[in-house]
Amino acid sequence: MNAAALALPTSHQIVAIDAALLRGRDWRIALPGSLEGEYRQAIAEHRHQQLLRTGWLALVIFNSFLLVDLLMARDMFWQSVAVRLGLFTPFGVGVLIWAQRQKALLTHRVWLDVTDLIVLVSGWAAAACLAFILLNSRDPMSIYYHAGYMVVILYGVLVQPVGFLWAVLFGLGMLSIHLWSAWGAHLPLPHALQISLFHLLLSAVVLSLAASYLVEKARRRRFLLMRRDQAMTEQLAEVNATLRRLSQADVLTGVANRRHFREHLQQVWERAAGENAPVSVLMLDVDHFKAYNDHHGHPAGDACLQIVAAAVAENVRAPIDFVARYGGEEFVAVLPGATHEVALQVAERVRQGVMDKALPHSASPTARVVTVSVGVATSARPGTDCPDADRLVGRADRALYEAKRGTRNRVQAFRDETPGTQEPS
Ligand SMILES: Nc1nc2c(ncn2[C@@H]2O[C@H](COP(=O)(O)OP(=O)(O)OP(=O)(O)O)[C@@H](O)[C@H]2O)c(=O)[nH]1
Repeated sequence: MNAAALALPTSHQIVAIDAALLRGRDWRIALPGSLEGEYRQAIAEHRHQQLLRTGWLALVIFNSFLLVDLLMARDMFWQSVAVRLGLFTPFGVGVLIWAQRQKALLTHRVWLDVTDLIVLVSGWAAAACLAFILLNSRDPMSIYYHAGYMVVILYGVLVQPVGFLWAVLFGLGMLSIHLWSAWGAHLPLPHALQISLFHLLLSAVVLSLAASYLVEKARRRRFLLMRRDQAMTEQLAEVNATLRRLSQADVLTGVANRRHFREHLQQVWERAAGENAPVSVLMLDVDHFKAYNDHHGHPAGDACLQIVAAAVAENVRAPIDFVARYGGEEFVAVLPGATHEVALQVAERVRQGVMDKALPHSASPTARVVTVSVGVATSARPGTDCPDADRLVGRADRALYEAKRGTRNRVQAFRDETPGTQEPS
């Protein structure tokens, strides 16, 4: 067995993932190389689902603040109704319905950032509605209502799984909107309240960003571990397939080995018996091969066997027919569905194909080149005219024996009445 073919290939992917897992201990968030794109693609569907699920909830909560508007900015209540129900809600509903219908687009790798952009713009728009109320209200309670931005910060940074850098942008935008509405408010905020509110919102942004960062790091790590498992499984499947191929192949000639031939023939036989279809077997033997070895040397003998195997494989119907090395200088071919006449034609083609290779055989008493003798046996109705696959191989073998007894370099069909070739009962 070829040891090199058995060696585990070093998977670039696993190496890259291991490096990324190690690197995951530093503060950087982006994954190296193509892993970043793969990660974003992998979570695209989750992000899309999350946008829809929490988007509707956020819209309901946003409008529930009409109650707070009534309590803390009573003079702006009807404007609030207009802004919340007449402006933002149709916008939000439109965006959510569009996102629902555009799943394929929003989960396509080129458009992945659009989901983040939707969250960003919607969050800023919601905050702008509050800013409008706070800028214009003369209600003394409204100065405390600036803390309302907290809810939007929680939604945009924590509830939505937007990328960390988008979350940073979102948080900075929220602080800017707050500062704008605090400085421009009709009712000026007391200095102490201004500082306290800013401190409160800044702390909320920083802490929720820290949580967002940790969650995203953990999500990325989980993705890497999952990809690693996948890559390992794929690699294992590849190695298994290679092992299977190697265990089925003849090392010298590359055609199937005898064990694989047995398994394959049994399958073909059972299928043919079920379908009442014919099966033929060819048995081939290189003529005067001992003399060839003795004259040309064993390495030349090996090369000769490789050429003969190739000639056989070239002259049967790939991939329907099956060629195997039966042992030594003997080969066998299984021809599913081939009638006796077809099998004889194929056998003749194979015999001629070996001769056409024109391998000089100066030690042969029967030809100047390497030749083969071929025995052919067919079961027209497997299970009826021949009890089992082994018996069919035995018949092909006896036909080969008969070919060898003659002039060699010929095709011989199995004949039960041939003297000395009767089957054991
Ligand atoms: N080079 C080489 N020779 C092999 C291999 N396997 C079997 N042989 C040789 O094949 C020869 C088969 O010789 P025999 O069975 O006497 O048959 P033959 O000389 O071909 O004579 P006929 O079959 O009667 O034409 C033996 O000398 C084996 O050593 C192999 O893998 N490589």
